[in-house]
Amino acid sequence: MDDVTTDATTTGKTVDGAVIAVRDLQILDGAKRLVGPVTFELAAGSTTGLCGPSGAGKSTVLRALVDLLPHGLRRQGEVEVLGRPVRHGKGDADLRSTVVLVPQTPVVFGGSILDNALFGLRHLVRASRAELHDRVEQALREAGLWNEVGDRLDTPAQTLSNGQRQRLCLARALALEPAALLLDEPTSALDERSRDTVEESVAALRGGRTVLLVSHDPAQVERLCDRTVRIDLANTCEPSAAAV
Ligand SMILES: Nc1ncnc2c1ncn2[C@@H]1O[C@H](COP(=O)(O)OP(=O)(O)OP(=O)(O)O)[C@@H](O)[C@H]1O
Repeated sequence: MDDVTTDATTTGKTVDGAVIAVRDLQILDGAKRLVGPVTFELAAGSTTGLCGPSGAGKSTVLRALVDLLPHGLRRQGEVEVLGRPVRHGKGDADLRSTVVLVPQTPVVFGGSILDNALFGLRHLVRASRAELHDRVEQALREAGLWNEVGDRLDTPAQTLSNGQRQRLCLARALALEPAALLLDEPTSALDERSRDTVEESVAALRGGRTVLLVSHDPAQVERLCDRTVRIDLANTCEPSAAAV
């Protein structure tokens, strides 16, 4: 597995086929630098582990990639998705289905399993009901959940176990057929058995999907990832000169 240090000098070049390119990304709270600078690229079909100490900014980097930084924080540096710059705070609708973040705690709504899997797809994609259903089935299969829920899609999603909920959220994201999937510690709240089923689902995506996985568990990163990007705690309280 390759290791990538994130304070590497910026080349200004994008690896052929990079789905996401991040250059000198910093997250600022006023004049205070919270995160970065971070530089990395995600090759198409790769599974990359995003690692680093608590507070280094792993979750915040994921949020910056989908342009959903917490209120008051701002971004400096470049983020490109499929060669196109992502501009901070522009509410780019295309980005919502191109790069999809699955948060640490599964967000399951009050409706049925089907409603939950369709959420996002229904709002972001114009397709017939049959087409939507096909995409949901495919996504549930890809997330390793179809065999458990395929015959009871109309039952409330709240009846699912935590591991199933996490895979439902994975399916909801996969249904959008995103160019990249960002997984924020997808197994941190799960028992060992549920962790294994979620890991199996993530492992099955390898090679086909582009995945950025935040994990505190080096063994998990070793099991699931082709390479690792490490970020360290921001070492000054000021933005770097290049970013000012
Ligand atoms: N809304 C916010 N306002 C101000 N600071 C924030 C905000 N959100 C996060 N931070 C700060 O940004 C830094 C990075 O936080 P983040 O949660 O991204 O780290 P992390 O590496 O994901 O941590 P962990 O591994 O503990 O989940 C921390 O110093 C955190 O306190």
